[in-house]
Amino acid sequence: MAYMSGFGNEFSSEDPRCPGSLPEGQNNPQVCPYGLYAEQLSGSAFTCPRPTNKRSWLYRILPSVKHKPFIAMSCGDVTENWNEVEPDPNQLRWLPFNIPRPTEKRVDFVTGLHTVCGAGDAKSRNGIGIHIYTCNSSMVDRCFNNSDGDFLIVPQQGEILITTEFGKMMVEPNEICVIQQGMRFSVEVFGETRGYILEVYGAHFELPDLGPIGANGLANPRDFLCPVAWYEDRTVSTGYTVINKYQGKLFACQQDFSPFNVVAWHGNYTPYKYSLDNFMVINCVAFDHADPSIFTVLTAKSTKPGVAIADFVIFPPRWGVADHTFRPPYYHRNCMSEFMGLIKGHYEAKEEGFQPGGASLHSIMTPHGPDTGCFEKNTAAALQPERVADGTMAFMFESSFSMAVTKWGLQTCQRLDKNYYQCWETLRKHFNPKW
Ligand SMILES: O=C(O)Cc1cc(O)ccc1O
Ligand SMILES: [Fe+2]
Repeated sequence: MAYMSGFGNEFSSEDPRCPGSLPEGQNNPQVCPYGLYAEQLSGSAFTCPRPTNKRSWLYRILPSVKHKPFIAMSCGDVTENWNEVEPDPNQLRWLPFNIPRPTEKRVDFVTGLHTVCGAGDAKSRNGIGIHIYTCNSSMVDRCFNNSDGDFLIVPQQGEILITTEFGKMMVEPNEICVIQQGMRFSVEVFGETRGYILEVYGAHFELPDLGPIGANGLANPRDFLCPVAWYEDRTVSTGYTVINKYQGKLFACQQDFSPFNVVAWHGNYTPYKYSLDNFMVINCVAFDHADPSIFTVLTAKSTKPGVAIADFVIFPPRWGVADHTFRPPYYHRNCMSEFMGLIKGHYEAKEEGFQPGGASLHSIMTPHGPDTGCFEKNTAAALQPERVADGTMAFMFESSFSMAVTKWGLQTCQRLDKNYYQCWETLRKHFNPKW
């Protein structure tokens, strides 16, 4: 599969079957090459300053506007109703979310979306949603687009082949992809498939500023990959369904052609993917535990300086070398919400109980930190240089929003670990007044 590299570049791409399909020197020729329609996809207000101005021009066989009216459809477990259940400030942990067996029922990426928690409002363009997808079947003659915000997709089990208006991307566990607001896509799967989605309304993901780190490091721009133009000229007489998430609800419309009919495109508003293996880890080489913001891959900034709507943070394999230091995460109460997931392996603060495909939520000011086993082991450990988190990948969606958990998250999914609090119950006093 071919990709172009770079983060937010001004890309241009033509399907090689139609050389010269991208108009030269202008966006709107009176007649486009090959008789294509020109269509702009705006990802920012027309008037945004240049650094945040995002749009792409798509040259397509038929424009997106040719479709029957949108009709409300079942939302399944997708919601933007943050008042379904009473607030719950407890530490929450979920066992791995169940994936439907294909022998029981066929579930595709859209039917398999479940909202776990979130806050804010798609209408006022400020907020977040966290979803789990569990599915076993490919989307057939249907695509999805999110009018509410951007999806950062974290596959945990099973690669997903995403066809977009910009081309195709294969995304495996330990890679992530971002499908930005309004981009149509369809997901093919190859077995039982699970992953996490961070949705943000009203901001796009960007690379964090590096400050004193300098010009290089963390996620480097050239490791982001974006698809190349690919089209199909396919009439679907039985009907092609475009599903639109709009103001938190799902709507479907019919058209009689594939929306993946973009022969050429150019612009800086594209889907993209990134392999977490490429993250250049920075860590403490003297003493003390640096805050996890050093592991930020992408951030969706709020309008308050330094405060994110949501950060995507990873805990990658690295060396632990800090002297006279308790090396694992510290005990913590935070003015931000911390939702964590595990792609593979173990998380250093919780060797057991937090499993791949599961999750945890430590809400605003909810105390959390290493379990008893982790504390006891690491206060006694000889502080040799050691590999930390080899073969593992945990991540965190950290948000300034105070998130509500949905009815699905607290009840329907039936994966809540009621005993989570017990991992700290065995912490004992070590206080010695005669020290
Ligand atoms: O709660 C967690 O496990 C995430 C986390 C990790 C870390 O190294 C420091 C602070 C923090 O919140
Ligand atoms: Fe934390």
